[in-house]
Amino acid sequence: MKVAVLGAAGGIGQALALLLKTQLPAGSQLSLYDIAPVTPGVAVDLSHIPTAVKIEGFSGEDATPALKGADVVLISAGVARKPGMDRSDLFNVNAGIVRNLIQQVADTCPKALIGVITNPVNTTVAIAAEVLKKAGVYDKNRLFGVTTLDIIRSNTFVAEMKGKNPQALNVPVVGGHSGVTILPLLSQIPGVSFSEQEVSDLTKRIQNAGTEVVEAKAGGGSATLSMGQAAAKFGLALVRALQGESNVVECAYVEGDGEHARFFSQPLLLGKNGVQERKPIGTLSAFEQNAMDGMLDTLKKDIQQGVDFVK
Ligand SMILES: NC(=O)C1=CN([C@@H]2O[C@H](COP(=O)(O)OP(=O)(O)OC[C@H]3O[C@@H](n4cnc5c(N)ncnc54)[C@H](O)[C@@H]3O)[C@@H](O)[C@H]2O)C=CC1
Ligand SMILES: O=C([O-])CC(=O)C(=O)O
Repeated sequence: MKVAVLGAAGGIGQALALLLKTQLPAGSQLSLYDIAPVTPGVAVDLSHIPTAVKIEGFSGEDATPALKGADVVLISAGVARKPGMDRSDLFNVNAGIVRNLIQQVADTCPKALIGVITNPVNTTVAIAAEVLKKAGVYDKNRLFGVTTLDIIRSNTFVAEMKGKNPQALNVPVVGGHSGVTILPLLSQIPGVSFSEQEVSDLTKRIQNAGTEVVEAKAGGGSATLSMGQAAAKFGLALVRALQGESNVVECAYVEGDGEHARFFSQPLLLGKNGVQERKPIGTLSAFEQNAMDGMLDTLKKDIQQGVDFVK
């Protein structure tokens, strides 16, 4: 298995690379790419960790050497938020970065499973899909927006509130990855129940958790370490599925049947070709249905912005 990380010298990229170096199966290859000149050095640094994962690093304008033969590509290249910004404020810079990198993926490793971390995810995934389509290599089962951070945050916050073991929880989070489009399905956690006030408070905290970190870092960026953990969890799940493990299920933002929006995050059964099955999101509570109805216009606009950008 070869995993490529694009944006590997950044806050997320370095944390992700560290976790992959220590957790990828023996015999894997890890390839780091970033425009930052330090990237080959990051790879040398990580290469001293004694695991059977071969690592190489590339910098400059050309991602091709890192992408050659990649089975999984994780993209965290781009700028992060500062206080007062929305994720959509990142569009102007990050849209072009994602378009350019996805074009290189289309040229070099069109069959790879692609995880897009770069914000605004609701829009950058649509950009990626349109670029791949133009190149004639789009497969909707192989392109994912990485929303895992919303799930691990939900697990953490629910565990804190209810005195549970966070490792034993797996809260489904559906929709998109910003503000009201993030919808945790708190009614679907076995053995845990909430008051109406708790559901409202917890939902808001999960939707606002990115901003909680942005404000706490006070101009120093957004979530990097928790996102590194989330991206590693998702990337390793893709690798396990590619290697034939069964019952690998993760939520991610993918193109589906369009029931709610063209792209929508939902639980997915992963397999050797990416999405094997889109799992139903189940019965929503009245609160969740209301939140769903309230988010879809925003989500659809975010998606359209990405489609228009590539046109
Ligand atoms: N999906 C999610 O849940 C989350 C997404 N993010 C997003 O991830 C992105 C990265 O965040 P951080 O790592 O904190 O930012 P960072 O600024 O620490 O790192 C970004 C890296 O991208 C590199 N880069 C910029 N343009 C590039 C290009 N054209 N090709 C290759 N590399 C390029 C930079 O040199 C830098 O090393 C941001 O857009 C952020 O909003 C952040 C947290 C959660
Ligand atoms: O909030 C941000 O800008 C970064 C992000 O997506 C998150 O932490 O969920």
